[in-house]
Amino acid sequence: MSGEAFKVLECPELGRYAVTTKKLKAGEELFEEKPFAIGPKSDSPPVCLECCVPVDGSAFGPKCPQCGWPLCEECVRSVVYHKAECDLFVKNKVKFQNVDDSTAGCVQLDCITPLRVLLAKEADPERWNAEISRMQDHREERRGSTFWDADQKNVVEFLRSECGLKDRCSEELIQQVIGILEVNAFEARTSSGYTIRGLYPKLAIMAHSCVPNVVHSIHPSKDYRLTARTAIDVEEGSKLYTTYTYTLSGTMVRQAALKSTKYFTCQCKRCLDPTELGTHFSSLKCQKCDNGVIVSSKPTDEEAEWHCTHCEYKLKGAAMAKAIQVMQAEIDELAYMEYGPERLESFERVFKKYRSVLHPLHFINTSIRNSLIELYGRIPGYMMPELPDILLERKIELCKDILRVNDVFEPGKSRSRAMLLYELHAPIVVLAQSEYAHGSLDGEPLKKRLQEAIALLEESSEILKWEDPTTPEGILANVAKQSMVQLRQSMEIANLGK
Ligand SMILES: C[S@@+](CC[C@H](N)C(=O)[O-])C[C@H]1O[C@@H](n2cnc3c(N)ncnc32)[C@H](O)[C@@H]1O
Repeated sequence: MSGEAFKVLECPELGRYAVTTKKLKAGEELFEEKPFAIGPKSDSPPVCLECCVPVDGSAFGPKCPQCGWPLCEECVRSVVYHKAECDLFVKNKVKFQNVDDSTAGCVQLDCITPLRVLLAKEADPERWNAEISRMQDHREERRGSTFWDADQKNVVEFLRSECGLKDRCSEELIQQVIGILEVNAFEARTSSGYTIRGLYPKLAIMAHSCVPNVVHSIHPSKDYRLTARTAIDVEEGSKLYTTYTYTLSGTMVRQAALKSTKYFTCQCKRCLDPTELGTHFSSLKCQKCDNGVIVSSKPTDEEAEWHCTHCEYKLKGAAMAKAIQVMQAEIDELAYMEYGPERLESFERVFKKYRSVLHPLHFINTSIRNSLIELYGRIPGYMMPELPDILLERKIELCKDILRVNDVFEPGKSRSRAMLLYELHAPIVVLAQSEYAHGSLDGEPLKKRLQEAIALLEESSEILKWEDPTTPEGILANVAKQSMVQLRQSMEIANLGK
């Protein structure tokens, strides 16, 4: 398979991968594709099998009138994604077992997405043969693991015996499909923001890098079609990289995720560099000397020693992992707090607490910053118009600090950059308005500030215009555009030009 802008090559280290056939500009469309199948992620709590909204999985929860599996009231009227499995469940009288705890993972749903892939294989054997059957499934690494055994019981045996697929699907085929999904599926979000997984065979050919040069958007309103684009300018003959992990996590965390679910050790330039490309995203401040930072001696090896760049201080890999785990657990706790002032103040407190321990751009600090910018301007007592100048400056600083690392790890036209630019424009405008009202900002400096905000909105909406208009990001694209028009009008009224 090849597209115009790239061709597919193969090597022992990466398997298949994509290389550009010409020089590409940032934002160029690489391809569009429809998913082979979409469905709930594994270990999903009870969700509607059509729109994937979480539902009550107890006897009182909404059910499909045909098969009795979870289906929300909205979706009862018409189903598309749930249709094929519904027919199978009805034919074989496969009942959903009600659950008491609707927040916990519901193993019965683990069979849904593999089943959809198996049924899509039967419905479209040509696409299966051309695009899916060759996908890496790492069956040999998975075989015999606890996950393999659980899948064998909850999915393979369930589909073959209860759902009557014994003559249609071998055990090996079902395990292949489970592996294909684990290694290749991408997270997608429904219009209402719930995460699901989708199998996109072209996107899945791209190798992984912790600094990707490809971005993609998934369109729930267009049957979850996906569009892939270059994030930055790419030279002819370059590998195209997407990312399989969360880029704003540290090397230790990314490596562990890649090893456990994708079965490889990432050797990208970021993973090999103890400073993570100069950001010190995983570094701690040395407590034994004034100037040193503690970095790993070999970031791709979780057991490798960490050392101070300035003094003799050393720390075992396991001790560093433990320290990070403790701090991370404290942050994770805060995420359960109600969305309000106490939550904001707690994040600020923890941020201060670890100031002397973590490097300023450490990923834990970055994740706290992300939580804080979400709160400043959006909760009672901290709404945008009531923020004092000092807190407006705080939000500006937080956004700029996240942008510093985001631009290194997700360079170019990334969705995360667009969202951050949008977040940044608001405190800049409100601070300018406040200073104007106090008489400390006027004329050319005021114009410059407003032009800065307009430029942020312009870039943000240019990137977000690729998003589905029904998603939060797509909606924000329009909001950013409207804010830009309003700002320009205000500048004209105030005789500040455009
Ligand atoms: C989504 S698939 C990519 C396509 C795959 N190479 C193929 O031939 O079907 C993910 C798998 O590709 C390989 N892979 C992708 N990126 C890699 C990288 N940066 N380093 C090593 N292996 C990689 C790993 O085996 C991984 O489990």
